[in-house]
Amino acid sequence: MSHEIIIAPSILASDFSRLGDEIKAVDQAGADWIHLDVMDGHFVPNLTFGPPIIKALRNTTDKIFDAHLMVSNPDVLLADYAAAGANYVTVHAEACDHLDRTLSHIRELGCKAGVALNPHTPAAVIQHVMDRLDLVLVMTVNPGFGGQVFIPAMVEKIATINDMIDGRDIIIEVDGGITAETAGAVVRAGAQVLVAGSAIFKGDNQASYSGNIARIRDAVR
Ligand SMILES: O=C(CO)[C@@H](O)[C@H](O)COP(=O)(O)O
Ligand SMILES: [Fe+2]
Repeated sequence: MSHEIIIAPSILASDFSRLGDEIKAVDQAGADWIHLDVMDGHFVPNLTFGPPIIKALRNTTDKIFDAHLMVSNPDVLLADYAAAGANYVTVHAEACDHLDRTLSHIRELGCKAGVALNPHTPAAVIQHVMDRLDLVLVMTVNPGFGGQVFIPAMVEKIATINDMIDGRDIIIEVDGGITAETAGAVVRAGAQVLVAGSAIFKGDNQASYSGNIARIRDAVR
């Protein structure tokens, strides 16, 4: 299993009037994946976009599309996310009554299956689905908004999940408040995919997405 660090800019922090150009810009700036925050105004108190926009953006880059579904009933549109070109489809454990069924369905659609955990959700809820998982997304802020402050207590949870993985081919993603300052601790605990919105699109050097991505990469090298 490769432990190369994957940087996934969250386009939630980008200029929504120029989404396609923003994706091309971070692609050229060294992004590994593109993180797509889908919010339904119910599971989280914010609204973003869904399959039609993801489909429209699919032709702007060949990079992995990492769809983070912050929605109450993800099952109804799973096929649409797959058809839109999402490579990873991650659902929230808190939103799924039948998590194992939902994850199996995502894989049947040809996508990689992910589970996201809110900060207050214990790692143990994924114990029974470890055999049908490709990715665990540890939320390091409460979902719904970009630009929040990293919750340090999540580092221990990442380490717990890393132990639970126990050699399986499952990667740990972290999302929320990830910067060059917080990246080291999460990577040491076992995180491999670093989602960053504000630190890349609204970082110290807004003119240089490549500089902002490089700062995070250098911090964990
Ligand atoms: O899922 C979410 C928020 O709910 C994230 O993907 C944010 O977009 C991360 O933004 P920053 O904390 O990096 O600004
Ligand atoms: Fe996200």
